[in-house]
Amino acid sequence: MENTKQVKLILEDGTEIEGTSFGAFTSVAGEVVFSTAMTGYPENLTDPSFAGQILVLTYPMVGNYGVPGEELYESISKIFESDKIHIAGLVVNYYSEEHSHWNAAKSLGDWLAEYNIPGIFGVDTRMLTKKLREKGAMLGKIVAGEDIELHDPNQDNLVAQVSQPEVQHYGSGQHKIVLVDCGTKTNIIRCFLERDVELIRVPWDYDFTKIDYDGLFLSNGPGDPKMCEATIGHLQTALQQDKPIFGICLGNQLMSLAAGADTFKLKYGHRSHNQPVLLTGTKRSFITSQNHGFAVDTATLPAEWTMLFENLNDGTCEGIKHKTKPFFSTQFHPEAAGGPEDTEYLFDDFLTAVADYKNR
Ligand SMILES: NC(=O)CC[C@H](N)C(=O)O
Repeated sequence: MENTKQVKLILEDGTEIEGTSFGAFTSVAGEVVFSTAMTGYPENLTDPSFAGQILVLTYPMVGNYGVPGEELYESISKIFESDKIHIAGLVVNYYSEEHSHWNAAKSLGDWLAEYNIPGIFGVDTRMLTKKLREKGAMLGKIVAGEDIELHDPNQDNLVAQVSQPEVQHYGSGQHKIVLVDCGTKTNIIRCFLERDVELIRVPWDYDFTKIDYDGLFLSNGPGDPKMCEATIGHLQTALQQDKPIFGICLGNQLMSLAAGADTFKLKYGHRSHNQPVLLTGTKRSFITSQNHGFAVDTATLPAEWTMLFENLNDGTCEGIKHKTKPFFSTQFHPEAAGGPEDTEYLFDDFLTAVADYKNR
């Protein structure tokens, strides 16, 4: 083995776990969260919603299928969920240095090193996850040689760090959709471009109310939704109008905050590809892809709003909708990547609402 340097994972409760370094040999601090997804590390690691987080993967063997090479679709990545790795650090049980996949171009360790992201393996991730479930998500650090201070990323405006600063245009379909980029996953863009859409991607704090759009989309993104005051302000103006609005994950939280509801931090979040949700008022459930640490407090939803989906594990709000206007959002990820695609139909529902609005 080329790199057998020892590193430590240290949690804010004093837990110290020794492991072996892979990826970059560097120290990093962040919020330690776990995902029980069994596949999809190329997608997860490039999801901007993980910014500031040290990710623990509970699947016991990681790296065995390597990392694909980059390919472009329009001007965005065809494979990854953004143009870089966003996690702060990676924690796994067994890191497979050998990889084999028809599409692999490099190893997970080399890919992490390329972006200067540290990994630690040889960690009892089952014990660690039980601890995070009992005590809740904790701050932590991977210490490689030099010790560093703990740091709470939820105090930072992470959205401002990951949102692209330029307005960008994609596609030439008939529905003009503004995508508010709070750290959007590229599969959201791909899902729109597979449909009849002209997409205008704007930065998180851009005054999109000045654009003559047909529909408004609010992306996923990292950190505490209450940090996005500028987006919430612009959204409040959009909510006064009747043009369709759709939001995903952070977008659901921003829609709720703009509507006057409150959000709170979950004990340890929902991060996996098998989260069951119920379509409220029906017996229809879906298995969904999720990655969030905050949630909407259903009890605070104003009277004109209702819960659209409910998490069947813990009863928390998985989406909201306006009772009379075409505004809805989900806490889970209908675009998947990774995870099940069963709720991708919500993009069609949104574009149907857009077409109906234009034909009214
Ligand atoms: N994937 C997301 O958009 C996450 C939203 C928010 N940052 C949370 O953790 O709850």
